[in-house]
Amino acid sequence: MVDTLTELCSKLAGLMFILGTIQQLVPRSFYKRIKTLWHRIENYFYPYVQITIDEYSNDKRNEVYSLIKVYLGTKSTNDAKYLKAEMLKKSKSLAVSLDEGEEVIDEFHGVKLKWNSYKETFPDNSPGGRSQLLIEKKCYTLTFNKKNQDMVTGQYLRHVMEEGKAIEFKNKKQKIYSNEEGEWYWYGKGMWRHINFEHPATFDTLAMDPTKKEEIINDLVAFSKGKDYYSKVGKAWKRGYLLYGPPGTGKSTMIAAIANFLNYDIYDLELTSVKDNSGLKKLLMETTSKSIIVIEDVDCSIDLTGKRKKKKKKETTNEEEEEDSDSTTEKKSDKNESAKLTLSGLLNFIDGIWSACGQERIIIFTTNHVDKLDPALIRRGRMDMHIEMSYCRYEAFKVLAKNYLGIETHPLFQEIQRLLEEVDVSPCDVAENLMPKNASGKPEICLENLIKVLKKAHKKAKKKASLNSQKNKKSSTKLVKTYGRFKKLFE
Ligand SMILES: Nc1ncnc2c1ncn2[C@@H]1O[C@H](COP(=O)(O)OP(=O)(O)OP(=O)(O)O)[C@@H](O)[C@H]1O
Repeated sequence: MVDTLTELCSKLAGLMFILGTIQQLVPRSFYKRIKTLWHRIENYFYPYVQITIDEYSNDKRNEVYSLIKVYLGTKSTNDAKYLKAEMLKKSKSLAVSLDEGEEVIDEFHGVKLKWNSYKETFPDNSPGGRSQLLIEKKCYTLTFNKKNQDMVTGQYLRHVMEEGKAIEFKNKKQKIYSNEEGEWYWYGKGMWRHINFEHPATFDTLAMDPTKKEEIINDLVAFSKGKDYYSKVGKAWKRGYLLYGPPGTGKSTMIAAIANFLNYDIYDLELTSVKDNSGLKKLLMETTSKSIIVIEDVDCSIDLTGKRKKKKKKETTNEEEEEDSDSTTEKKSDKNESAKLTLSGLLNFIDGIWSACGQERIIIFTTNHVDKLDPALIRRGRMDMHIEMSYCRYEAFKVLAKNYLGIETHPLFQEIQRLLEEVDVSPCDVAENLMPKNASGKPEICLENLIKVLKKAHKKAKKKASLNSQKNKKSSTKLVKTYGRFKKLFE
């Protein structure tokens, strides 16, 4: 084998020498003709084209190379025998790729394409380089029939890039960003700091009415696949969700489930840390696509209603006067508030600049007091879907029982169902009582505990209701008596 290779090499060297000599001896025009003829013969016997993609281009890592590596990682498992596995910093699962010297045959629209992975090492002969140092150069080559060149350089390579990006996105580690300052364990530069997001909540573990849950999932799927639709109707590719309900009903858990479902990053926006409207704009510009911007407890974060309330007061006093003065007041107050965060700044954050920077973004507001929010902030179009997170009813309880106790049915379920219809308890409180308190962790014990708690809450609620009705009775008798006295006075 070695002998044959040596012989082949010496023959090739001889041929090169002959070609070199011919080039020097024969006239240039004649040499060109020979060359063209040679290419024709070559094309006839070897009608293939090869594209090389280097790992580095202009001293920078070539993104195309990285995407091909990811793409071939999924193709290679069937054909190639030698693969490499590595744990990448940004990836949540093991990345498998072709080892050097391996070959993979891919097929696209019935066309066969051959991928090869190469690695070359050579001494560093660059100016200032140290020749004893070996430089590694990696590349992929794609070989295909010349007749398919247009399809390959157009459709096929685009397909490889898109697939590569999709796989990379699926495997990427999610992050949660915060704009709060002074926490040393967060990473990153700029206005946002981040850590890895590893919340286990999913729609399967989220306890809520199944029909409502399905509606939300369908809405998210339609949104994430809506690129063409949004561009067709000329709308920015974004969607707003308002989550409202009492404490402990799962608003934060829902955000985590949405992020995990779409594999989006989360930007947890703390409005109290934002100085003014321009600060808010800068924060928005530093967010990336495929992300969720969350403003939790939006009613408590900042007083965004004051200005509008003032306006409403005026409206009732003098409508005409109000028309003129309103615009001047607004201008004045805008001037005064230019250094502050205002409602109009927040509305701009949601609507104005959305269409200008980034795509595929979700904004979520949460609140325990939906009635406290300015209607402009949550009108449809800004907050497209209003989701009520309510107290725990039987369907939600069944999800929690499955999550926490691993059971789907039990004789005690019936009593729990009856009690949950009469008592308002949050899923958080139910979950707390379903957590096994000792090592034995028997479901009966947890369910019995829950029944006790529900009965206690029921009793308390009943007592409160009867006290309230007594109070109401007293005040209405008082009212009747006062009315009687007044009536007598005027008779
Ligand atoms: N609907 C739910 N499904 C599953 N678990 C829930 C649900 N609601 C609450 N929990 C449990 O209760 C805990 C608290 O819930 P969560 O923080 O999501 O409530 P919240 O509505 O955001 O509360 P708050 O309004 O006080 O911020 C969660 O860690 C979770 O374990």
